[in-house]
Amino acid sequence: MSIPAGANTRIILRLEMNKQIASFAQIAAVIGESGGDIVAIDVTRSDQVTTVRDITVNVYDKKHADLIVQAAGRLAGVRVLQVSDQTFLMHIGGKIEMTPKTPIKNRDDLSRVYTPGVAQVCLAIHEKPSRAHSLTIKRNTIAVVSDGSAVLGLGNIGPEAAMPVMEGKAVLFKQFAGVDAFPICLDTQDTDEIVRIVKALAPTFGGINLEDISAPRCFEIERRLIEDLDIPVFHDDQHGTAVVLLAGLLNAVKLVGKRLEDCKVVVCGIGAAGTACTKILMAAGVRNIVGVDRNGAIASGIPYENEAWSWYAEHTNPQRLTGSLSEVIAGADVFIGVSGPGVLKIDDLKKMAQDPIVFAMANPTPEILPEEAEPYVRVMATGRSDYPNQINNVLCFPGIFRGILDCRASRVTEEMKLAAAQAIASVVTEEELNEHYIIPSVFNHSVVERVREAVIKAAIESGVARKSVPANGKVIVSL
Ligand SMILES: NC(=O)c1ccc[n+]([C@@H]2O[C@H](COP(=O)([O-])OP(=O)(O)OC[C@H]3O[C@@H](n4cnc5c(N)ncnc54)[C@H](O)[C@@H]3O)[C@@H](O)[C@H]2O)c1
Ligand SMILES: O=C(O)C[C@H](O)C(=O)O
Ligand SMILES: [Mg+2]
Repeated sequence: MSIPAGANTRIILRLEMNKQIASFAQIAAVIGESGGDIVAIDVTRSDQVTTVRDITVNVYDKKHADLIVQAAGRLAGVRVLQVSDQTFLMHIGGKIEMTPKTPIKNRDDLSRVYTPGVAQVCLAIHEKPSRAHSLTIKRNTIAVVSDGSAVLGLGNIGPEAAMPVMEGKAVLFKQFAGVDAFPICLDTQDTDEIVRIVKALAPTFGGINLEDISAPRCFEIERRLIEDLDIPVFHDDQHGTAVVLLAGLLNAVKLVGKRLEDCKVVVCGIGAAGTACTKILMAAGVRNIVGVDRNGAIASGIPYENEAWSWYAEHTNPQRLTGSLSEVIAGADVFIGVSGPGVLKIDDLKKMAQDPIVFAMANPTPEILPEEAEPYVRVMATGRSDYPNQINNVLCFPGIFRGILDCRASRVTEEMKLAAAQAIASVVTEEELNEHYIIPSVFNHSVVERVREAVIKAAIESGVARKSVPANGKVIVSL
């Protein structure tokens, strides 16, 4: 039996032991000799002949776990019934649930929450539909919508398999920003159908967060929804990623003493994230950006079927570099990876300019692992929670939607995104800034607060805010 893949350090072995043949002492010895650390033991069933025990063991990684499972399974009188890890256990039955705000204790409550009282509220909204923003969950609820076509860097794994990521985003929205989010995974990858479905769902929600929809379909889906809906639509893999990338890069260039305008930036993976990262970098003043995808550098003069790449070729790569990543990375100050695992090699790092900045942001496995890259780079970041410098859109989406919902913004403007990036970067002070701390942790409460405030201010300045915003009990803006 093999354990499910995952970056976990704790597994639970369910072992059935024939008491006449095997003893727990033998099992403990075998696990110990294999380097496992037993941290808990539970007896789940016992009769005259057999005992079933759940043994919780700390292990280094999946390979180590497999070794321990095999060693235990080889013991005479021992059967491995099941191997689970903590990550899987956290997912049993999903990660979120719906809880009523008002308990219904008697008939009177029932008649207000439900028929007949509720009818008055329905009619009030019918009379003035904008009342839905105050009288329904629309006020604080967004939809996290995916079609499962570009789930992390795992690719097109479909809607059911995408759900754990979408549920995870919903957990983060709630925990970090108090935003209620519904994960919605659609069993279609047809652009027209996705647009039609999301439009039909929109009355329930105060905003739409598109997630893990592959390029180039994601561009058209987002554009059409923005045009047709009066609530904000935000493709997280494009704009959330771009915002956090810019925040990290602003601090990284400050640290190494370079100016964004002078940097050569290589972006690898010109899909949803790569295109948006490029656009925000251009808006921030970067002039020399070279995009690389599976067939090498994207350059003008090469015909592309993908319209987004034709645009890209015309607006980037001023020197019209062609060739592979290994070729065009020569002299680059910054590498941004939003492609897939293991794309960047140590030899590539050696060709970069002095003080290389490497943001290997593919999830869950980056373009190069920090332990390999670190000797050759000045600043290293990944999208993961288990290394320093986590450049992940989780630093953006909770705060940006908190701000959007609080000022009831009709859409998300470029100014709001740039303001969010600067707000995130500003959380790291000059004194704190160092190679391992260019970007704040998502657990730093200032992140959501600052992003929210910056987004509301920018929304008001852009003319898209539709509501006065109370801050610390005071109304800071009256519209
Ligand atoms: N850290 C973050 O916050 C963050 C946010 C969004 C996306 N990502 C990661 O970025 C990656 C791409 O996500 P996306 O939403 O843009 O997906 P996407 O499917 O829209 O785009 C991926 C692009 O990468 C290209 N690509 C794949 N393998 C490549 C390789 N070996 N060499 C060059 N190009 C390659 C594909 O051809 C495609 O154009 C994923 O790994 C995802 O997890 C990270
Ligand atoms: O889900 C994440 O961790 C970030 C991002 O949205 C991704 O698709 O990789
Ligand atoms: Mg994503």
